Amino acid sequence: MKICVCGKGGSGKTTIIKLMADVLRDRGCKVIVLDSDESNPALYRALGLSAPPCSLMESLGGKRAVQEKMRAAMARGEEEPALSIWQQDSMSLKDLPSDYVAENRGIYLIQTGKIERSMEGCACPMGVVTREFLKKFSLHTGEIMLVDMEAGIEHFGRGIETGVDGVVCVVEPSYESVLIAQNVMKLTSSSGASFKGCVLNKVMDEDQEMNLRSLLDESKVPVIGRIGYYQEIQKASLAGMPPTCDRATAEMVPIVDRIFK
Ligand SMILES: Nc1ncnc2c1ncn2[C@@H]1O[C@H](COP(=O)(O)OP(=O)(O)OP(=O)(O)O)[C@@H](O)[C@H]1O
Repeated sequence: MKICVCGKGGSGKTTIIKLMADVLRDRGCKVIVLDSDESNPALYRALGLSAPPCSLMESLGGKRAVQEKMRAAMARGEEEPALSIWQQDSMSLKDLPSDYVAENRGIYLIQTGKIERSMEGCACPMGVVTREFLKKFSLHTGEIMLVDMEAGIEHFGRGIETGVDGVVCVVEPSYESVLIAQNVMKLTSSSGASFKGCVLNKVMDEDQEMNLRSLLDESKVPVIGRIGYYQEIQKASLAGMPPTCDRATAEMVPIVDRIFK
């Protein structure tokens, strides 16, 4: 199953992916994380890995080469500038050169690419590469893919969700985060993917959880679990270390059960 994790900037997508990956790996799954957030530089650290030496974008000759292919496709009148970037109809983890994958104890990381220079242009090529990669990437038995999305909802405009089976939205205790969750649910159903529900994150106490749940309930946005606010996670983040917290991992177990049932 391929699941993408989205939500407001800073809501905790990276943290939730790390906690989810640990629970799945401990159940014997091979967890493949696709980092499609072009502006987040630290997912690999959160996973306790080194960054892979090459990104998918680099494997295609860089952003400019992909942009040129997209322009050529549009000039040919193709409505959807899908890139025939990878020759094979499908590919899997074992087909990727080792330079494109970082691994540690059953958790694998692949990166679409990052914004590296000022004025290098919009992030559309990254979105197209992510979408096409997800469509072509086949999972073998026991493999699960988690996709870390860029903040907000712009990726829906690039159709990235058409390549995944389900969408999870992380919601922190803020009204803006609730509004984004409402939009994510709406946009997911129009993409054909299944909306798995929201994970409440950084919840301080029961009152806050109830308020958040009732706001989401009003717009019929399902909640599949909650993770508390933990100092250990904050401290690890400041130190550039993986967010490890036993209580948060325990809270993630029933959430994983609901997503992957
Ligand atoms: N449950 C939690 N308890 C305490 N702090 C948390 C929790 N979840 C996330 N944080 C902190 O909130 C900040 C943002 O978290 P994170 O990087 O996971 O968010 P994100 O949604 O991936 O961000 P971005 O939008 O930049 O990709 C980090 O400092 C992280 O340590």
